[in-house]
Amino acid sequence: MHLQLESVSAGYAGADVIRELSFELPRGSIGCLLGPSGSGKTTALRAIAGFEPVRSGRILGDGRLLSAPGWHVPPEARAIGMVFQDLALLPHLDTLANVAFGLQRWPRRKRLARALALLELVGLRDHARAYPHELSGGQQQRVALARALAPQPPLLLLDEPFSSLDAELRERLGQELRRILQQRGTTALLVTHSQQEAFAMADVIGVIERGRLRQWDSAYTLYHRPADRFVADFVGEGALVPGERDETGVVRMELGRARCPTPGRPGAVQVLLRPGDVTHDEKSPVRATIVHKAFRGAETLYTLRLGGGSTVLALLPSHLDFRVGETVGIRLAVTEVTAFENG
Ligand SMILES: Nc1ncnc2c1ncn2[C@@H]1O[C@H](COP(=O)(O)OP(=O)(O)OP(=O)(O)O)[C@@H](O)[C@H]1O
Repeated sequence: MHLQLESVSAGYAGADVIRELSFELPRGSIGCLLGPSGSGKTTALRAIAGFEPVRSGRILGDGRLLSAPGWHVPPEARAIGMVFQDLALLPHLDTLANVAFGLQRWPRRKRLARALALLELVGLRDHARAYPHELSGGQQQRVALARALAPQPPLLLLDEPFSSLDAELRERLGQELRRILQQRGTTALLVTHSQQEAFAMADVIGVIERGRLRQWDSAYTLYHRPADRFVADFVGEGALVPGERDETGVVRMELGRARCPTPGRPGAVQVLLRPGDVTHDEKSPVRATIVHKAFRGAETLYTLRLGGGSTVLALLPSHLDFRVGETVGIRLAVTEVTAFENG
């Protein structure tokens, strides 16, 4: 389904919880809403699913009007599949029957074969006869996912679908789900707190803050070219350092010069440097003192203080193993940076 939101506002009794939300998700693509707790992500999904009316704007699926003020297609008539955190499994049905539940109109043999195939996919074929109360939280989430996928909905909405899973299973299931969705050309919109999950799953990510969409872009663009300081801060680690932009778009910093691809006025700026933008180089004239280190396995994240007082982060191979207090040579590893105007 090609999903379109046009300036949608929705909320509960008092104030709007989502405000003028606009984005478009082409058929077969996977989108993700990322934002702090309470920013309105679940409310956005509920409005798309048809559980909340919209107060202004329009929601369209394949060009068909689903929601507008005074217009509301009921949830069951929207052909949208859902995996919601609070959408409980049917307690009196076993796992297999739960997954087959949405396939009532299918012939019995086909229905069971499909439910079993989906249980296989989520790694629960051995639990086909177990009841929901006999499953762990993570297993229940996997059953809910299989149940939502079974009828092959043209649009699938997923609210924190992997929150009860451990990191390894989360990654495996995420990759598997992405493959299935792409194979079938299913459009999906996912809500998550986890940036890693968003990066791994989504073609396009929307960052929401207090009900407003700050940016709707690819993971790369969000991370390296955030539209504002909120997105820069929310998506990934980094540091802002002072710089001076000239009229040609070149920015000078204590660490060196780089080009700023987005247009902006000349003058004092704050430059965003991600941990991968700074590298170790003993030949570099720029020296910095290590004030903190965090071992991450293959890499170590160093916090370094420059002579001028600003602080940067650098993600370096962990075998280098510098000591806190040590002074090392560093340089920019990139030729282009994102800068924000002061103020
Ligand atoms: N049924 C409801 N009635 C009244 N207010 C609600 C209701 N559901 C949510 N809210 C309020 O709307 C705001 C947004 O909630 P929502 O669940 O959409 O945020 P979220 O971004 O999904 O948060 P989280 O990541 O914590 O799940 C919150 O301030 C919440 O208190």
